[in-house]
Amino acid sequence: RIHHHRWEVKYQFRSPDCFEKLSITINGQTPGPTIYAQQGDTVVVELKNSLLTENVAVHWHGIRQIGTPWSDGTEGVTQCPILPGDTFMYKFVVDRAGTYIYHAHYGMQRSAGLYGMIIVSVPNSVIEPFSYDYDRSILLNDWWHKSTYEQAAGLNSIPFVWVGEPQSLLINGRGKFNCSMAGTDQVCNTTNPQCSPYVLTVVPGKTYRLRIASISSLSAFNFELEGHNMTIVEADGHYVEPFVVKNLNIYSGETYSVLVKADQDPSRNYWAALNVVSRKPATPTGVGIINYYPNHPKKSPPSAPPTGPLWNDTEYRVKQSLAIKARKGYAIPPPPTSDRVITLLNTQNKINNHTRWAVNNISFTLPDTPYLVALKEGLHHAFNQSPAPDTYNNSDGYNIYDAPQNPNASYSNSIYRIEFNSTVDVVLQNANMMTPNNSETHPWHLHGHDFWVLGYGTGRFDPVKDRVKYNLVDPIMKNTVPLHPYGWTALRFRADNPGTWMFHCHIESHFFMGMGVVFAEGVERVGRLPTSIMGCGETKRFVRRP
Ligand SMILES: O=C1O[C@H]([C@@H](O)CO)C(O)=C1O
Repeated sequence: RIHHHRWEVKYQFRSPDCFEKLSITINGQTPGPTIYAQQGDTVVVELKNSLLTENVAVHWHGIRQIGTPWSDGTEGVTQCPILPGDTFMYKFVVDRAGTYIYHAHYGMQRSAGLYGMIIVSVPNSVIEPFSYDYDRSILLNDWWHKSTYEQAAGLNSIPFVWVGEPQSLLINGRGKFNCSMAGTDQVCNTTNPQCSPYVLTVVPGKTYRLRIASISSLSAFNFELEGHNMTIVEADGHYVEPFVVKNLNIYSGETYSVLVKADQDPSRNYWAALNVVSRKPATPTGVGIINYYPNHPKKSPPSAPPTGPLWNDTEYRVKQSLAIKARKGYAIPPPPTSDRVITLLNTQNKINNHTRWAVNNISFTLPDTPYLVALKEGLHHAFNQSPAPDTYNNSDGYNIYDAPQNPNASYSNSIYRIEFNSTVDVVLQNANMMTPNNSETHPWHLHGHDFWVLGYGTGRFDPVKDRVKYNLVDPIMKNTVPLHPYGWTALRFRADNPGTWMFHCHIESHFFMGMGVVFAEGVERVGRLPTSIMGCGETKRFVRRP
């Protein structure tokens, strides 16, 4: 089956947290419409850019784009941006059931509201390994009142202006800002229906599959349904060996399915509570309502919303990460060994007094010519041809608990060329930032693949002692994984998808500040590129102009 969608992307005034802000909408909505499809279906999105003065590109997060690397929607990597007034056609197969996301992948547009969910159901002949009565989706986000332009300009300025903590946390695009804190020239109205809280109405005794996704720009979240346990059953489109949690830690770019039974006292309602973890919270708890039918959906729960675990309890979060394993009978064993190990040290650095993030001391910049076209057409001047480094300087002596020993990084758009069909291990290594005693959580997202999560640990990765502890039995496969403070995360993937693929921190400002790399594999096997992805940089000559 083919699902055809026509989307118009444009700026509109929206008040998701009661505070009016210029937001990017799809057909008038933010979050955008949910895409529903069945495994094996084709999704076509004809996207018209009506932003007037701004380019756009949309990434289909978690969809591997097998055979369609040009539809990955990553500006500078797989396509030129879509110009104002232009219509671009994304066409891809959703080849695996599960919960996915889509979002802008140009500048910092994601933070302006351009995102939504993709729900792929199993084929009719397949029965899932768990059952439930109803299926609901919940998209979590953090929200700022400053425009993304102001944010981006601040990040690029000397002195550096950080985006700061969000003003609100949104559950399915709804939050509540305290309007008494808004300026007199600002529009903020707590009775605006756009910011009435999200209500999940439940029938007592029934079981709900909640598909929970985080598209946050910065925050790591803890999500809790007051008084209700959740059983985690899916992560990033893969079945999880079920386990019960009181609350779910979820990082930007991750998706989960949890089963929740409406088994509490039905005479009242309960809170759905969204709290910031890993960074010191400065944003009120985001709340929604679990409404036990037939109570009034607006009946306020009699208790205070859950405040979540301690924000700096890293151990609690690492423990939950470690508990996520592939479901018995569904585990796809990883190749027992790898052909190449790439160790990526994550540091905050300075370049010419700009604050940047770097990976092995290289701060990523996007080329003007998309890598996919440059590699396929042999445009060697389009980007730095020297290979990006497989490890960092002094990798067996670097003190990850100190501020970077060499605070100066350099800009580069060099990439990793990966041998087609080889197996690659990536060891993400966290470290102290430029300020003492601080290391943040970075959710790393890989385009075009799922990887096996082989392990998490604390401190500097030890290739001898830590590698033997890898889980090669039942590792979960994911496309986004947290790198915990002062920790390491090891993953393995098969480079079996011809194309050029971003691997980056999913924190919007961190990616904007250079925290990412590109893997290229088997580009010579990629079919004929559509000219619709061309037109910028050195690809202008491939597009016939009238
Ligand atoms: O990149 C970042 O900058 C700030 C801080 O380090 C400087 O203001 C922060 O928390 C980041 O994640």
